[in-house]
Parts: sequence; C-alpha cells; structure tokens
Amino acid sequence: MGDDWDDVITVPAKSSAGGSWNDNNNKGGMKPPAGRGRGAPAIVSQMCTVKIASDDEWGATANPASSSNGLDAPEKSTGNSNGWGASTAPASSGGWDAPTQNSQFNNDVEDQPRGGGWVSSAGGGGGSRACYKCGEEGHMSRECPNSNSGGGGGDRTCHKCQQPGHMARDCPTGGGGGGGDRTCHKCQQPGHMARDCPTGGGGGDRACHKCQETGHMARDCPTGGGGGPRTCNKCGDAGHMARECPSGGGGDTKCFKCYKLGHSTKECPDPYNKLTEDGKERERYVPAEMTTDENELFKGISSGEHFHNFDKVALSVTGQNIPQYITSFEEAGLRPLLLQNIKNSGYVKPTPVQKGSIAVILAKRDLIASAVTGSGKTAAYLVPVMNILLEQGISGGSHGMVQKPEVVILAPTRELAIQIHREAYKFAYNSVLKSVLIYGGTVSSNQRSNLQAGCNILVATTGRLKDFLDRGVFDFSAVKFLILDEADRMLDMGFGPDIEKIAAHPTMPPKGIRRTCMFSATFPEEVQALAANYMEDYIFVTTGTVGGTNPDVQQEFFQCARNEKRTKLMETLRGLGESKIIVFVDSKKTADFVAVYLCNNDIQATSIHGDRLQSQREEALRDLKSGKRNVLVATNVAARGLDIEGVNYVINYDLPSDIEEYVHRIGRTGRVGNVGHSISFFDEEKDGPNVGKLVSLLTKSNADVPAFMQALVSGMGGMGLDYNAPSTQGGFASRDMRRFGDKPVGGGGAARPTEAEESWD
Ligand SMILES: Nc1ncnc2c1ncn2[C@@H]1O[C@H](COP(=O)(O)OP(=O)(O)OP(=O)(O)O)[C@@H](O)[C@H]1O
Repeated sequence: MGDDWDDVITVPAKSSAGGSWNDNNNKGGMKPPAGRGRGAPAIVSQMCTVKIASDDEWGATANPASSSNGLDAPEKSTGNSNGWGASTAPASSGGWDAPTQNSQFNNDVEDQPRGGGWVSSAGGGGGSRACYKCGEEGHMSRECPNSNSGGGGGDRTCHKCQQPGHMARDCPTGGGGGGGDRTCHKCQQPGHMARDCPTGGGGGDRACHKCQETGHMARDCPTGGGGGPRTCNKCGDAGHMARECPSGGGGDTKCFKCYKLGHSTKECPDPYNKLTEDGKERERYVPAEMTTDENELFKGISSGEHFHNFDKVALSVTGQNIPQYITSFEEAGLRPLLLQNIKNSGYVKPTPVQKGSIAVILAKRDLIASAVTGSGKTAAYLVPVMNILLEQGISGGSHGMVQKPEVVILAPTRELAIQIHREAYKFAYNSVLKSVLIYGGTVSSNQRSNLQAGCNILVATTGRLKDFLDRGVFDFSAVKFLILDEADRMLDMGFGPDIEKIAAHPTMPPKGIRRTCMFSATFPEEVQALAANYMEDYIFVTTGTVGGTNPDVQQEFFQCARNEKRTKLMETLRGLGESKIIVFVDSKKTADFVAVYLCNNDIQATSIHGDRLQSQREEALRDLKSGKRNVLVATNVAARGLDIEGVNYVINYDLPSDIEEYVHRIGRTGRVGNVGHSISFFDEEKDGPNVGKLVSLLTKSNADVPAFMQALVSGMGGMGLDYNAPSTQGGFASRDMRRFGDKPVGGGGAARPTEAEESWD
C-alpha cells in the first residue's frame, strides 16, 4: 500500500497559512444564548471545563492525464502484434483483416459492462462506421444486407487481389493467392498474407521483435527468447518478454491496475481486479441512486420518550478559548435553508453534543467530541461545516477536472459511509452543496463520474479514497475540514496508517490550516493521544462519561456456555416475537451458521459480514429496515454508527473482547431517547477474562452489574477492575486526557490546564 502514496501528483497546497476563511470567526453568526447577557461569543482565555445542567471522519507512470482515459488503462500500447505483452494485444496479429475496433481499449476495462465494444445491443451495430463489404453505415460486414455475392457492393478493395466487391476471406483468387501489391510480412513478397507464406518463415527485412533479426516473426523466433534491445515489462531486463520472465515478477515496472511493483496487470491482486484471490469472478455492483423522494429522505428515527433526558446530561467542554455553546438551532445563526432541512428532519432542539460541537466547529476550531451512541453526532459536524461552506461560498470544481472537496469525512465501514452521505445529502437538500460518496465493493466508474461532476463534501472509506487519490481524480488542496467519524476506530491499528498517509498527503493542508474534527462514543486516552497529533489547540466536548453505555439501553446478561447458545438464542428470539433484532457474533463463519440455523427454524433472518458481497450486505440492511427480515446476524462490521429505526433489541450471541465494541454494539438500539434492550450471553470460559472490564464499564455507566459478575470479580480478588485505565488495560477514558495526563501531547495546544475550570453558566 505504502509505496503508491509517494507517487501521487502533487498539487500545490494552499499557499497562505490559514487562508482568509480561517479568520472569519464571527461569520458563523453564533448568537449568545438568550437571557445570558453576553454580547459576542464568549472566548474564555484559559483551559477550562464547562458543565451545563438542565436546559441548557497514477501510478507508474503516475500519469494524471490517464484519468481522462479511464482508471484502468490498457497495458501500454499493445495494439500491435509485436509480441511484447502479446497476451493483451488486439487480434490484429491475425493478418490484414484488422478488426474494426479493439474492445480492450475501452476506458476503464474493469468497470465497463460486459460485451463492450462499439456494436450496439440492437444486434446489428448502428454506429457511424461503414460496413467493410458494402461501405454503408449502420451495420457490420458480417450482417451486410448487400452480401448476396458474398462480397457486398462497396468500393473497398480486397486485401488479397485488390479488387472491389468482396473481402479477403471471400477472395475468388484463392487463399494463398491474391494479386494486390501489398507484401507478406514474412517474405515481403506480394500476393499472399503472412499466414499463407510459402517460405514458412519469411525472408523479409522486418526484424523479429525478440532477437531483432530479420527473416522470421517473433513467434517463430529460433532463439526461443530473444536478445533484442527491448526489455521485459516485468523485470526490465532485455532478452525475454514479460510472460516468459524468469523472475516471475519483480522489476521496476508497475502494474497498471494497482500501480505497484512486482507483477503485471493481469496478475494484479488488487481488489478492483476482475478476479478474487480464489479465482472467482468479482461482483460488479452498482448501488442504487439516492432517493429524491422528500418524504423518504427526511424519514428517520423519531426522538423517543427519553429525549428530554438529554437536557440533564452534563456537557463538558475543555480546551482554551472555548466558544460559547449554542442552545437552539435558530440561535446558532444557521442559514435558513439549513434550518429548514433540520426542521424537516424532525429536529426540534439540539442534543448536548450538538450544542457544544456546532459552536466549536462554527468557530473553526479543531475538535474531539465524544457522546453516547445515538445522540446525534453526525448532525453535530454536518450542520456546522455545511453552514460554513454555504456562508463562505464554494468553488465546486468543474466537471472532469481534478476535484477539490472542501470537506472530507472518513468512516470505517461502507455502510456507515453510505449513511453519513445520506445525512449530508439530506441536510444539503435544495442547496448548492454536493456530497459525494465513494466506497469499496462497488464498481468504481459510477462513483468516479459522480465525483468528477463536482464535489464539496466527500464521504469515503479509506480504500476507495486512496485509489481515487492515486489516480488523480481528486486532491485535498481545498480541504477545510477533515472529519473522522468513529475516530477511535479510524486511528487504531487497522486504519491508523491510512489516516497518517492521508493527513500527510502533499496536497493536504497541514493541521492548523485545515480543521480536524473527530467523533466517537468511545475515546480511550491512548487514542486521544494519537488524535492530538492531527490537531492544533483542539477543544474536547464530552457528554456524560466518555465511552459509557447509553443509559436508554437496558442491559441484561445470561451465563451461557458455548454449547447452550443456540438453544438460548432460539428461546430468546421466540420470546421477542416480530421485534427488529441485531444478533452480534464474533466471526463471519458463525454469522453464516447462526443465520442459516435461524432460517431453518422459521426465523426471518439475514446476515451481514465482511465475506458477503457488497450487494448482499446492503440488501441485508435494507431487509431489516423494511421489516422483510426482522433478525440481522452481524459481525462487528455492523457494530458502529448504524442508525436503523425500530431496532428494539441487540443480542450479543458472542460478547466482544473489546469493551469499546460492546458499547457500540448495544448502541444500535436505544437511539435518540428511545428505549432499547441488550441481551448478552456470557460464556464464563471465553468471557471470564474480560469480566473486570465489563464490571468497570457497567459501574461507570450507572448500569446494573449482574450478581454473577460481581461474584466472579470478587472471586478474582477484584482483578481486572480498573475504572480509569486505558482500554487495553481494561478501562476507558472518562475525560479530556490533557487535563490529567502525565505526558505532554503533541499538537494539542497547551497540554495542561493553566487555570481552574471555568463554567459557561
Ligand atoms: N437534535 C435532534 N433531534 C432529533 N433527532 C435527532 C437529533 N439529532 C440527531 N437526531 C437523530 O438521531 C439519530 C442518531 O443520530 P446519529 O446517528 O448521528 O447518532 P450518533 O451519536 O452518531 O450515534 P453512534 O454513536 O451510534 O454513531 C438519527 O436518526 C438522527 O437523525
């Protein structure tokens, strides 16, 4: 992965530090909360904490020009019979009757519908090219209606006898004859074609492409290999062709698909190659377009009976020069169109994380925000960044040019990226803002066209993002906001290296110039330390306990040995009737197994996991949403961020070993003030070692700790209990680490508070 990153075309980054947009702090139009007697947004000069109670995310030839030529360019100029890379050469090597069109030269070979070429699907061809038999347009020679004589009536001449009225293959002079003045490629004599050459070898003065000797063609070369000056496309050495390369790979020629060294295009292991590792044909999935039906678009989870409890949640904001929080969407000075879309979404007032985050982002500050699952973090960043773009105006790149999005939002899963884009599309409805979604598992040409048609907000998974970036479809030079959703996941070992490269990309404005915002329900302290490296003088917004479970989710645990789980699951599901339920398991295999088992037992189940085709993954979610299936068996791919209306229960068939994933999994229910339930099967043998972490989590979240867990923990002498330790040691963060950490933090501005907490109230 790594090497390609250095090859991307460099577009000059924004020159002036900070740019003017960075200085317009007041344009966000924040107004002070009513009745607080403050004129302008309050700027607090010291590190402080604010608590509110009550109301208050081209390669080798790195040739950017190729972008106009499609992403998957053909292997070099193989359009002749020279034998170099001959396997990809067009069929013209057959002789003089060259094909009219070489379908291999379609742009973006991977992404074209099968059966490409210029022949129309109408069955006859209707292009503007003329038939080789009659010379008329609208059909191909093989379908020539004027071909009674077998020849046609055009004025084109036969390649053999040079007479008009028939084609070479129908030449009455016979096969090896012909009277034209064209010469054989082998012996250079007129009157026959190379394949019919009586010399068998040829004695012309054309040189063999292998040994560079005259008198024979490459495929008849007596050297077997050749010693000409041409070099192998794999290893770069002269004397043999790529397909005969003794190195089997290597060399400094790059693959034209993935642009990595060491293999040819057809051997590319890249995910966008046609074949999977095990040789199966890849899916060519084109997702459906976003709905334009307003009702459908603005439909979402209605806030629940506990929504008012958000008012009781303490909002803690730490950092320097904290901007005044907002109390209502109206008072935030948002653009009318945005306000209208917020209203159409059914939002009446902001949730605590929205109150804090909207103010911070409108003030163009870096931000880490952590709040319980289902508390509206998506809108907490979308609304303010959109407002800023609308106020400052957008450039909106021209069609076909290298696109320059102003906002880049990264998410760990495709499904979450889809959801975020949908939200962005919703809030940007009727505005000039254009949100574009790019993610893997789908045909890339559609997404590329969407992106090339203009993009202000780019929502992406990292794989597809890097691919398009490498191919010069877009760059980061206009980025004002880099947003990581599920940031702790994005910064962990899986995605961390990608984020590092993205942030360090030559076209990405550096921290302090671009703004970086990170959101998650969980934010372990060690991840906060990593996050700080991408930020400058950031504000930390938390509501409740960072990493705590959602209080609206009633958590139940059952001791259940591994071999008892199936029966227990059936029992549980039968008791829950038609409710929408997500059943989490720890492996793809188990997901398939459990889903099949449930279906065999008349439960309307489906599954989602990383080995399923993307179309199947999305279909599974659609089926759950629509109620076609009421049970979704899932791996952690569905643990974070998904916001599905009516999911009343989450069942942990297998408990995760990672405590943060537990928090996210059970957070698929009990969203925006709705009551939810989680039921977890605790297998003492497997989950015993994690009991300390669980008890710590439940305790800090003010949730009931089951008696059996308490007994287990005291039986272990309290081992594993650690309420404040980093997650890897069994705990979770509950605060802004800068205020309590021992180590200075890079890039986070002042690492320690200089003054006591200061409140907004
Ligand atoms: N102010 C609001 N009023 C009513 N509903 C809201 C409000 N803000 C967000 N919502 C709705 O709440 C639901 C949850 O929002 P969202 O998915 O952004 O939560 P989240 O905090 O990001 O959750 P997670 O941590 O699971 O990713 C969505 O359906 C969203 O439309």
